[in-house]
Amino acid sequence: MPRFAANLSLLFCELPYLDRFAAAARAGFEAVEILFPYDIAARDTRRALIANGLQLVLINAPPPNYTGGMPGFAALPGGEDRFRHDIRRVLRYADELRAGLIHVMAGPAQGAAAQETLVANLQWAADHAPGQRFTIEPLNDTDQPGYFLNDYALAAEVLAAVDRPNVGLQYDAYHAQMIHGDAAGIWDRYGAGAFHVQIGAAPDRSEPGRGPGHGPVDFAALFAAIDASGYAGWVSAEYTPSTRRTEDSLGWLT
Ligand SMILES: O=C(O)C(=O)[C@@H](O)CO
Ligand SMILES: [Mg+2]
Repeated sequence: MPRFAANLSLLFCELPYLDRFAAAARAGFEAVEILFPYDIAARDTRRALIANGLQLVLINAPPPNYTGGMPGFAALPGGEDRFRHDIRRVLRYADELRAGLIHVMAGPAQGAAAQETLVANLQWAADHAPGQRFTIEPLNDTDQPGYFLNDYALAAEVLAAVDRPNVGLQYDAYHAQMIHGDAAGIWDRYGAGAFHVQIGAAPDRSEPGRGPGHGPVDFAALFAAIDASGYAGWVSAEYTPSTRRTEDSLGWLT
C-alpha cells in the first residue's frame, strides 16, 4: 500500500486548525499537507507538526488565493514581478515548515502567451531555489472554470518545456477522473516520475470508494498501480469527508 498523508485543509475541518494535527496523528497519519498556511504564524504550524510527530509534505503557492480569490497567477502574462515576490515569501514558509513540495498554481488564463509565462515563471522558481521541489497540477473546469492548467497532456507539455529536475507533476485522482474520465489510465500514461499524488472520489470528491455516492474509480486497483510504478512519495487524502467526523470516513485506509 502507498504511504498516505492527510490534507488538513479538507480533512478534520470539524476541528479548529491547530487541533487537526493531533487528530491526524491519532488517526495514524505520519504526514500532512496544508494548502494555504499563510494566515497562521509559521512557528505555530511548525510547533503543531513537531508536537504530533508529523512531516509536512506540501503547501500551495503563491498566496493568497483560492479562498474566494484568484487560484494562482503563474500563467498570467504581466504577473512576473508579483510571482517572484510571492515565491520568495512561500519559500520562507516552506523553509520554516520543512515543506518538501510547493504546488505552483497557474491561475485563469488561456493561449500561447499564458503557457510561455507559466514555463518561464516555473524556470525562474526552479533556478532561484534549486534545493526546493515544485509541482504543477491540472484542475478540472467545473471546480476551476478558466484555469489554465486543465489537462494532463498540457501539464506534460509544460513540464517538458520547463525541463528542470525540481519541477514535476502533482497527480490528483479526483481531477484526473473529472477531466479525462479515467483516473487509472491517466496515472498509467503520465504517472511516471510524478512528484506527488492526491486522491478523492469523483464526482463528489468524497473519500476513496466505489459505487453509489462515490463514483467509478477502483481505488484498490489504483493504489496497486501506484505501488507497481515504483512511486515512493506520499499519497495525500484530499477529499471532503461524507461523514460528520473525518475519522469515520477513513475505512478506505484499511
Ligand atoms: O484543488 C486541488 O486539487 C488541489 O490540490 C489544490 O492544491 C488546489 O488548491
Ligand atoms: Mg489536488
